[in-house]
Amino acid sequence: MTHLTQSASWQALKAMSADLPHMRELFAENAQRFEQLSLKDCGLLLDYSKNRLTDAVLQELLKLAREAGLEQKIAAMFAGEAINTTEQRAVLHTALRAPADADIRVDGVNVVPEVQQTLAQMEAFVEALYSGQWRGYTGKKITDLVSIGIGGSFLGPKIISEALRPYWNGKLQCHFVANVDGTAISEKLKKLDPETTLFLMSSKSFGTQETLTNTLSAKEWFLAKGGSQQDIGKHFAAITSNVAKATAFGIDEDNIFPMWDWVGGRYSLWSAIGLPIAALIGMDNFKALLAGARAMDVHFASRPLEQNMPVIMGLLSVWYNNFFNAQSHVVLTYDHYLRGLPAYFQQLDMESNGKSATLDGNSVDYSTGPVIWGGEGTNGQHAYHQLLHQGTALIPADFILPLQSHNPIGEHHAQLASNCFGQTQALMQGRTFDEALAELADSPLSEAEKQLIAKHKVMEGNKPSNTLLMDKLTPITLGALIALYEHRTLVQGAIWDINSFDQWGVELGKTLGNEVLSRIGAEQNSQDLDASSNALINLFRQGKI
Ligand SMILES: O=P(O)(O)OC[C@H]1O[C@H](O)[C@H](O)[C@@H](O)[C@@H]1O
Repeated sequence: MTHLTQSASWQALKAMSADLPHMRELFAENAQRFEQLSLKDCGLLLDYSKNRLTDAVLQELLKLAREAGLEQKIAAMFAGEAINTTEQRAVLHTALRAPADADIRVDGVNVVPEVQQTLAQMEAFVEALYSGQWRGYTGKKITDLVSIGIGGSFLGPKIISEALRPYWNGKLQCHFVANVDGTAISEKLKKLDPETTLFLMSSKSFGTQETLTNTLSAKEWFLAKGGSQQDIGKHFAAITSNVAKATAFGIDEDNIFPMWDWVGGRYSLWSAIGLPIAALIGMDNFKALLAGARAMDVHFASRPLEQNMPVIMGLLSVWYNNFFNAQSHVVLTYDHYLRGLPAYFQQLDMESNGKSATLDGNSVDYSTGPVIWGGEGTNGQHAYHQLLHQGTALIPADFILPLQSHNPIGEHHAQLASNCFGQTQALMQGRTFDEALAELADSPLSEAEKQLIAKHKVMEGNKPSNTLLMDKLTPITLGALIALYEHRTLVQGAIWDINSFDQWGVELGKTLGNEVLSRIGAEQNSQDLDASSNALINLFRQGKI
């Protein structure tokens, strides 16, 4: 057994989980439950009252966190210690949004001046594009950016810029290409003019196959459409920590924005990887996004654990995951602009906490990161919410809703909000057999039929949810929201004693993919792998089944 599962607080939580009142009762006996179990800061309100939580459980979860050294781990991250132990790296996305006069050291060097310098470089670049000081090879202004990147070098810029669509200033169009499927880039290029298009190659490592291949194809397209080798500098820029590889690829050194090994890909939207966001919403709004995240950093670093939003959300996730066998967690955004967030949180959380070795290399004997999924409300209510209400799996939910809409037409927003609140209520209270039967009182069914239908209408309820509110979706509130989930991820990882900042599983996929590629292009059929892999490779070589 690991230290974690042997600990007194783990055992106490296990016992408590088997003997908890229904949430209906918890609400009935305490009119102050919302006031007591909600937090407000950084432009966000977290209502966590609709959880299977009593004061005793909360105290025990906090004890578990303290025993796991959560407070020290939070401090270690902010201080730039190498908490990514398997790669010996600091984890400092927080430095990307730190105040300009902060002093955050990695190997004795303050990294903040370099961060600020890069922000200035981004600002100058965006301004040059806007003003037309930067022009394409025929002298025309750049109208379209194509961001080429994958994973963290794609999801953050794409989803966050979509979320901030009301703030687009219309000065540039931005397109995103991630997948190596040739269709992705071909479909984009069809609509673009090489004279007015600039490609932003986003790759921390400058070694990701998909991004390299797509950039190469973009370059070939540019050259085939009239651009020349000397014009590449006007149409290609890169964001990478590997300057040598980028220049070898043909990108001008002046057009390279730096990245650092202390920023993980899935935490990188705050760096120059966020250039597409900055280009769409302008630098002032990009800085507001950073400021929102910084506010959440301050909250996370300074609030006591019991008043700390990422801590509370992280502990609740541990509670359901480890003591109620909740294998997934659903994120439901009641805002059309936020519809991409579940996919963003999916990478953030699943790549971070999809681990099964403890920091000292032992196997965990408890479950770690849940499957993160979700979508846009109310759409999901007419689809998968059925399983949330009456399925056999327990799936804790986060509901996210801005109180004011960017498009306040008619009764739309009131209807959206009432659906959101109605869902959390239904999940919590459910419907008893007697209530279901009473609803059928006026129906023409026989008594036996009513009894049968009522059994199918029973909903156990007691399904947990958090509700996150903000006044309005702005760069500031969005920055705080994203940082909240980043820190929640660290909290879970700290309790589970895993490294939330490496991704060896993904790395293996990359290596094996390259090996298969060499077999596909080899002279001979593949023979020395397992029978299935050989057969699939050879069928592909043949081009037909
Ligand atoms: O930015 P790059 O080096 O091209 O990496 C892109 C992506 O590659 C991998 O799949 C990693 O697991 C991701 O975290 C990363 O964001």
